[in-house]
Amino acid sequence: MIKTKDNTIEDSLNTARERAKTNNASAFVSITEPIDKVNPVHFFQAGKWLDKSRIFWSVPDRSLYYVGIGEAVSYQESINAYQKLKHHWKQLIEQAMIFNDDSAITVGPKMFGGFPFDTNEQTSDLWKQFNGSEFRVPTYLLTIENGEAFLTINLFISAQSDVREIAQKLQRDRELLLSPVSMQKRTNSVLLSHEVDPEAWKELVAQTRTAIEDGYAEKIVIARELQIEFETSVELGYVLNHLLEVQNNSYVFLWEKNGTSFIGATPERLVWVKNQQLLSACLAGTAPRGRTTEEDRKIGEELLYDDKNREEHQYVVDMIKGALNGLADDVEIPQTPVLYPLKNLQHLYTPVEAMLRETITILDVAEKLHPTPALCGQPTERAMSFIRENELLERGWYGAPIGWFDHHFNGEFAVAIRSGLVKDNKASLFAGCGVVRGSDPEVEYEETKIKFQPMLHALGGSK
Ligand SMILES: C=C(O[C@H]1C=CC=C(C(=O)O)[C@@H]1O)C(=O)O
Ligand SMILES: [Mg+2]
Repeated sequence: MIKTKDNTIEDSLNTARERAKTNNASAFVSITEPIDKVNPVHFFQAGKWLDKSRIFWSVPDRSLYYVGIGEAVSYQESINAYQKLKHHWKQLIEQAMIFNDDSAITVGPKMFGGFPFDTNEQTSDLWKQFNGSEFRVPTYLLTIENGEAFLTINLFISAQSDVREIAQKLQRDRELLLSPVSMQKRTNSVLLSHEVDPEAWKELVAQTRTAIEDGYAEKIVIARELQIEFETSVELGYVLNHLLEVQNNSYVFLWEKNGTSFIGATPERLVWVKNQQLLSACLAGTAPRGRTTEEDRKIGEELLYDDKNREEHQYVVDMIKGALNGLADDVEIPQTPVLYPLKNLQHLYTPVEAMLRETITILDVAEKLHPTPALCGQPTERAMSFIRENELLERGWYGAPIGWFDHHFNGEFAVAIRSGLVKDNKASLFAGCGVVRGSDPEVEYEETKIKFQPMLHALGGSK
């Protein structure tokens, strides 16, 4: 990996072309410059005019935004994706030429992508754009971190590249992406909203509970789908703005590919890594928010001491603790959960901290942690095959790791829940819940109903 400082994009590209000539191979180039602060959703909207696939990422406290346009590198894999991806990225990074302004020293090329919930799932039409694991290094990446903005341009340069022409094209795209965008403040108007067979779903929950009570497993998460049709194509910028504004304490993400977008506002962190310091979270167990402060406090208090929800939660804590064994030291997990409040509901939450061992990367951890019993069950294998055989929907990327990592394998993955797949004027939303001994299908049904709310509101559905 070479890090240099050069004056202009063209200078940097020329340096890269010389390298490509010497090595007789294309050079992977990443150039970062500080820029004036821009609105991330405007940048996302402007990206539409470049006719490229886009990604959007923001963290729960909104101290970080990434907006990516285009694909300088795209990587797809169906089996053993975590390890192959790690290997592939190491090779690419070893050869990379990273041009950073001093103030942008931590910025550089990043891979953004996701894994499927179940690599063995047979997907049909619905998930065809997100089939298997898919990662990309955006051609243009906007970073806004603690109020400072940077633009990173990633591309390959070969010995034959016309550097002047490429530099001019990059400059034109750059101007377009950074110019002000006027955004209509309009809602998407819902024509039709269809819950996929709620009665069959409740029966499945009852059947799952019976299987659990018969000793097949301790916990199994069962999800369902809500289909929506709109009057016109969904305005994605509007959806992002709504989620960013309303869904505090949640990651906001959007992955676009060939006109299909996977969007969500998830509260659930799978793993965050910086300089081998690791954060993870156990999030399971749910109750609604109260209408008054007093009611809210009472519901929260009941949730904290509710046996059924505590049981759902504890399986996640135990699994994550076990999975980190051998990967990390100094694992710290509090004995009891606290409340994690969201706009429409509240969860039981236990934070996890640890130090990763030297050779372990964020991808090794994501592979080991996914799927936690917050999305699958306990024991994992049994729950997974039960879901594969019985669930009435295709999960695709729902409930799976989604996020990014950089050239030092620092990065973050969230669990893609409170999410939906949007294409033109249609959307499919997904929500699940943890079934344990004594689960009541009606109560679980109501729980999934509130879990649809964040995306339903953002898409312009019920208030
Ligand atoms: C499976 C989902 O939520 C999980 C995360 C938090 C709480 C959960 C619960 O209480 O059942 C679920 O395990 C979903 O939102 O689709
Ligand atoms: Mg639950």
